[in-house]
Amino acid sequence: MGRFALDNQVVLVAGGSQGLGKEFARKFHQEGSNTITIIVSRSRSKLEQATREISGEQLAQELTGGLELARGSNRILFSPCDVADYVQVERLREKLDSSSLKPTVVLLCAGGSHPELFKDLKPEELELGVKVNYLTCTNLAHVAVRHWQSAHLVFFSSATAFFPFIGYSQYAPLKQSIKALVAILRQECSQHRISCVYPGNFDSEGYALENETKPAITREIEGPSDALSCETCCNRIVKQLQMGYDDIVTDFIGWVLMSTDMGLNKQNNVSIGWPLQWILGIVANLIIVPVYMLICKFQIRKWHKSCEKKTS
Ligand SMILES: NC(=O)C1=CN([C@@H]2O[C@H](COP(=O)(O)OP(=O)(O)OC[C@H]3O[C@@H](n4cnc5c(N)ncnc54)[C@H](OP(=O)(O)O)[C@@H]3O)[C@@H](O)[C@H]2O)C=CC1
Ligand SMILES: CCCCCCCCCCCCCCCC(=O)[C@@H](N)CO
Repeated sequence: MGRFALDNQVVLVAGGSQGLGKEFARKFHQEGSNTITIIVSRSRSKLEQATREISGEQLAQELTGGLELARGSNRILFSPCDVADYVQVERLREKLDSSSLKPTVVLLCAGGSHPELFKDLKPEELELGVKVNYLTCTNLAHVAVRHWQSAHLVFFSSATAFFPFIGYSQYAPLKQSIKALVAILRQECSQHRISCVYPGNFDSEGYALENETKPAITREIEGPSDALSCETCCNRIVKQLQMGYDDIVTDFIGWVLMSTDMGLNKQNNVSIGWPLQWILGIVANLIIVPVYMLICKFQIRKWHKSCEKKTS
């Protein structure tokens, strides 16, 4: 299972065309050695652009079947693939196979939210929430555990998996599902290292987009999670992975939220200061959480009232 390293890896980044996924690709490509990075997402143009930006080369190299790659230096390749479609993931796996590439690290970073009240969401947006946030994970994880023995899987959930709240109905339930999937895979697939990141806000393309529809109350509740830069967020995650942690948060409020949700999740996985989290969690669940939830309820009630006033 070994230590997390940027060197001598074959890294597959789902959702690597922008935001945090792209930041990870950059990190592996620029700081690793003898590492091959493959970024994957739906949009060819975004992938080409990201590959050119990271490699500094004029031409972006696509992963094709039967590719011959000389090892020794770092390479970055792209491959368009809708990871929510199993057939496309299988095709990606075949291309990797026929180029003799077996991923050693798989970053399941595809995802995104469209915050809005449940009643205002369109049916397509509901469906996209499930596909982009959950199906991408099950599909890629399934192919990985079947074909890439001992690959390190890194899932990207969200702090909303510990505390789902108003505005995130299209998103938080799927991020909670990732957490459940991770717990089960840790029991079933013991030859794989399985990490799960629960980020707070960070400033990506996706974050800018979600802020366009985010209700004021959602913004208010998530206030304690100031948006980090992608770079800071990525560095914090890499550091924790290197220290051997497998349940990872990116800010203090994320750490507090995780503490309220330790229970049956703590088996062989570890997080920073987990004994302290455990004790804090007990105290918080007894005293702080009920008070906070009461405050939260009033906050939400006030917001509903102010909306009613606006429409009448
Ligand atoms: N930003 C934030 O504040 C937070 C984000 N997160 C999570 O962290 C992860 C990264 O977030 P962030 O960098 O903001 O995301 P972005 O929205 O900026 O980027 C998402 C990436 O996923 C790709 N993607 C989306 N759907 C698919 C698909 N079906 N198949 C393949 N690729 C896909 C996109 O590319 P393309 O469009 O080309 O497919 C893009 O590269 C996500 O899982 C997100 O939910 C968690 C907590 C906070
Ligand atoms: C003990 C009780 C304390 C309670 C404090 C509550 C504070 C809540 C902060 C929640 C932060 C959630 C960030 C979500 C980011 C995300 O996933 C989106 N940006 C989607 O991309």
